[in-house]
Amino acid sequence: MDLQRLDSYQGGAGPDFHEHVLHKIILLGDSGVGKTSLLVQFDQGKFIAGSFSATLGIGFTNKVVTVDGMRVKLQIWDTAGQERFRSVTHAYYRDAQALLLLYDITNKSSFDNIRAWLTEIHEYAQRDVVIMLLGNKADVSSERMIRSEDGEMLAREYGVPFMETSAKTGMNVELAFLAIAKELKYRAGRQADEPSFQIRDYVESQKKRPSCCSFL
Ligand SMILES: Nc1nc2c(ncn2[C@@H]2O[C@H](COP(=O)(O)OP(=O)(O)OP(=O)(O)O)[C@@H](O)[C@H]2O)c(=O)[nH]1
Repeated sequence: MDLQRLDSYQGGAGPDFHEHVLHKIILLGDSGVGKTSLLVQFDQGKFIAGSFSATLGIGFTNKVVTVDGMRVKLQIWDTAGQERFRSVTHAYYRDAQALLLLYDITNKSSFDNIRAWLTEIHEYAQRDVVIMLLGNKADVSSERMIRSEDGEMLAREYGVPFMETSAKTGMNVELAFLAIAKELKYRAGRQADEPSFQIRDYVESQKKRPSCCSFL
């Protein structure tokens, strides 16, 4: 999908609006893991099977979400997973505050390539960038190649939060973006009376698990 849109702002600035802060989030992962579909599900609440051609280059969607009663502005960049666009997308890593790194639970090589993605991230992104690992297509249980536990283990090894998502059913999609927004809001300016926020604990307490097949 060729994205260059600014059409998702919902409402204008209010007194509780973090208007000076724009949090930049980048979606990464192999071609076909569902980055565009995940973003469209989050932005528009819909999934259209097989509807997107491979993303060419990079593009963004702006979205305002409400976190703890405060509106937070997100700029979500969808990148092409194809190798030939890699050098283009590297240039965007540097000023990202968060990266959502996806694999496809039905595609083993997309999971095996996560380590290579993390190496690239460490090379090109800021040291304190928030990273979240997502195992997408959790609705396709019959073709599952990667156990949920394997995703958990890899995430634990790298100290990042993890959940399985489905851009098709919407499972955990909003949670993934809201957990990131919460963390970024917290980092941007913690209020005096605000308790500290631990994104991994938050994700563990909130995430839904697919109803079957985690024993595979
Ligand atoms: N069943 C199912 N299919 C999905 C899901 N997410 C994406 N798909 C399908 O997987 C295919 C690839 O999805 P895209 O969203 O285009 O993947 P992408 O990661 O953006 O791909 P690139 O743009 O090439 O990097 C499409 O046919 C989608 O309909 C999901 O959660 N469940």
